[in-house]
Amino acid sequence: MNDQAPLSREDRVKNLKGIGSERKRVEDARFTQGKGNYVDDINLPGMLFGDFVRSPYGHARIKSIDKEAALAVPGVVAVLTAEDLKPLNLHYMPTLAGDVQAVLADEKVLFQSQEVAFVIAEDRYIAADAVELVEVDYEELPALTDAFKALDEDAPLLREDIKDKMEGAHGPRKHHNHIFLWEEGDKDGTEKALSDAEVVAEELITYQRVHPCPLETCGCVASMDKINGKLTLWGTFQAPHAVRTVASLITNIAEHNIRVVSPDIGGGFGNKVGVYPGYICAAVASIVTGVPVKWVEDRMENLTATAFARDYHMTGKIAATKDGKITGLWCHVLADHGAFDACADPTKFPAGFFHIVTGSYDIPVAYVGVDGVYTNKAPGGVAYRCSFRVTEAAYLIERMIEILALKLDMDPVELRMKNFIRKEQFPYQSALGWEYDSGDYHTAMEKGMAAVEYDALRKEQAENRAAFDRGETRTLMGVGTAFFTEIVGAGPVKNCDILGLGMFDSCEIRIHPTGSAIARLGTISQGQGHATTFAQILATEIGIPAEDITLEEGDTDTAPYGLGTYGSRSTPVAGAATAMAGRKIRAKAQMIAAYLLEVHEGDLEWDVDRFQIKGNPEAHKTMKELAFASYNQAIPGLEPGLEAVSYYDPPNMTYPFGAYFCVVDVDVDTGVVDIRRFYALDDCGTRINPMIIEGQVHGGLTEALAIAMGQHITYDEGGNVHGGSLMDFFLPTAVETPVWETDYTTTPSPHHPIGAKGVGESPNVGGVPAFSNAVHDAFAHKGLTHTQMPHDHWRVWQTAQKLGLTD
Ligand code: PCD
Ligand SMILES: [Cu+]
Repeated sequence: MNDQAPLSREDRVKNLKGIGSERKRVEDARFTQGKGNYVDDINLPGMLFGDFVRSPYGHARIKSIDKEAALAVPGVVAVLTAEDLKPLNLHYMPTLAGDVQAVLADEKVLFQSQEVAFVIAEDRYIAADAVELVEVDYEELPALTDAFKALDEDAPLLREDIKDKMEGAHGPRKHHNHIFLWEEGDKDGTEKALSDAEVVAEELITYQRVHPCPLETCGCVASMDKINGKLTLWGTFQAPHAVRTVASLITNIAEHNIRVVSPDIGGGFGNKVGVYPGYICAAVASIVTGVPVKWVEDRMENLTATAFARDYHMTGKIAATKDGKITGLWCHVLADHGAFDACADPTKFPAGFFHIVTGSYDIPVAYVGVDGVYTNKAPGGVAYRCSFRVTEAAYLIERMIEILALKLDMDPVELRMKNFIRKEQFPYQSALGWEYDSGDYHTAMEKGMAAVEYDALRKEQAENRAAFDRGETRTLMGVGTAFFTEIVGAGPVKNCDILGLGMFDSCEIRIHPTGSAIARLGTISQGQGHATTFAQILATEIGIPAEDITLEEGDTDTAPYGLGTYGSRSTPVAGAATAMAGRKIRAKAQMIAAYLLEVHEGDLEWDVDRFQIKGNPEAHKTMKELAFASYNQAIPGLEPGLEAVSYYDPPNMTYPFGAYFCVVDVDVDTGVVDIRRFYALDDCGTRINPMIIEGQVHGGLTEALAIAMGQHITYDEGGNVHGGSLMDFFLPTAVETPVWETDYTTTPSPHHPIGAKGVGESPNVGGVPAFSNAVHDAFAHKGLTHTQMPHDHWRVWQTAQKLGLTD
């Protein structure tokens, strides 16, 4: 039937570059040549530039704002303040967490670097100069930066705008700085397990405030076309469709008259999920002036004013029998949300998926309570490479396991193995309400232990400790383990939505007559390589080579509605939508093939890139032939074309997992931690592109290293933010990064059409506790139970000193 020499089946498979193939990233040709198209590359005729006047105080009353001197600068077009936004009712904007956030400070500033006025000028530099000339008269107020003091009786009142609102978005507020109390699990049952227990370990574990710090900062270009009534927003948006809906709701511009485009994005890591004042101000400025307005923040603005992550003070209590069977887990979190609750979580979950805190263990009873509080710090609370507070939960349970092991005088790996959910228990119902889809923890752990030669490491460590005590060495060896269970793929619409928008995702496919295709998705890549991997899913599903499939994301005028890319949801949700849309294409192609081959549909079988008659593979129609046929009267009366769309609402989340090992040598006299070895075994179900997975794991481990060993955004008592520039915020380079050893097992998700789970966030979730456990393990025999991250040289040296180990 084909004129060209037929390819072998093996070659046909290879040609597709489908699921499982190490296809090279198609995006990299443009990225490595500097040909990416980022927000700041967008330059429109007559475009103006905006820049912010920001608060130097953590907490202060604004007595007056004098714009005169700034407006007198040639090239300055306007200076916006809250007073200008009030008539438009845009001085506050809704946050993703059910709170409101000031777009421009209204009478008060609540954190250092808060947006106070927006200067619009003919170029970026004039705007920056004029910012210096806006005179704001402040009256300083006492700053609240210690979350533990937020609910004190005499704590300063931060949010005057909601001071009388005692019913918050997530239930009653018990104090003027209280946001919510969110609880899950069986409190009484857990307390009973604790009081009945033979052994209880308890600890306060803080996961410090950090920041995702993507290479490209946040920004946008707003362009109001007054003739056609269309507003276009190009921006660093991880969720372009949600931005369009929110923009329509708050500006009253009809949704079809708003186009939101996310061009290339230089890393997101959760930082680009939320809506920032800069977006609103640029849009208002363009609507008012009728010309395009660009706003792009600088590094310090990004670090001090856009969404932070973590800042969780977690108290854990874990109950067990003497021989190490865990009988209960209790935790309370004091969550520091900063000045506005702008956490990016599914709406019903004010603490995200923190209740995955029982981890990989079969714990019969558990309870969590989370109190959210306001402080004079920047708002945010985004995932930063972990789906919705999962890294916090994994850190807590993986530290508690080590602390319990110490108490029991048991090897921590043995304790884990003893309590793992067993393979035959899946699907597993956790005490805090999750249904884990699939897992095989013992196999993964055993594979990891064999790879790192765990027993030999412990033996070497015993020798090292003896040598240290004899004074023969000044370094202590630490072996850190972490076994994590992630929860990604938000999510089932029945329990996950953002501002009422169900968290499904979508894919639309159009096959061209000559057998190539375009697929459009509701997600948006920030570097993950979706154009490469989603084409691979389709290649396998519809038999068209990945090379012949264009992937398009991020333009709301063309892409079907989707909830965007964060929380490692693209593969579990949009990846599933892609496979399902592909299957619809294949079903129509099968009808056409049956007609052309004059057989019943049931007599056909799918083979790589074609339908063939069962038992007679010579009689077949390739997908390419079927595509062409579909554009004519393939079947009389059948509508022409080959197109499909799928909106996929996943029945459950996916639960990737992994076993990580870290070996360190700690110099007690300098506090320098040398990472000798890091081994990461990940199980993300069916692997679409092993090379991309490896890159994802490398990136995530590097960020885990950054968090565990150095990142920290702190505030002093005056409300001044520290760690707001790359002078003192740790961003590791290749120099600080060890060699990563990666490995895998494959336990497919039973409910995902191709069995895939997410992977992008896993290395952060597993990496942070692995590093931290390794540092703690080095000192464990000297009586160290727990110290706070980050484990920078200074803190590690202090620990050594406290333990009396330094000279
Ligand atoms: N099994 C499997 C899975 C997966 N994969 C691949 O891998 C990646 C990833 O995926 P996932 O996991 O699904 O995810 P997504 O959704 O896509 O993404 C997201 C993530 O991603 C990560 N990674 C990355 N990379 C880059 N380059 N950049 C960036 O930015 C980033 N970010 C980060 C984050 S943070 Mo969040 O937002 O925090 O929530 S979340 C996140 C893609 O491409 C895919 O396809 C494969 O292959 N296989
Ligand atoms: Cu998170």
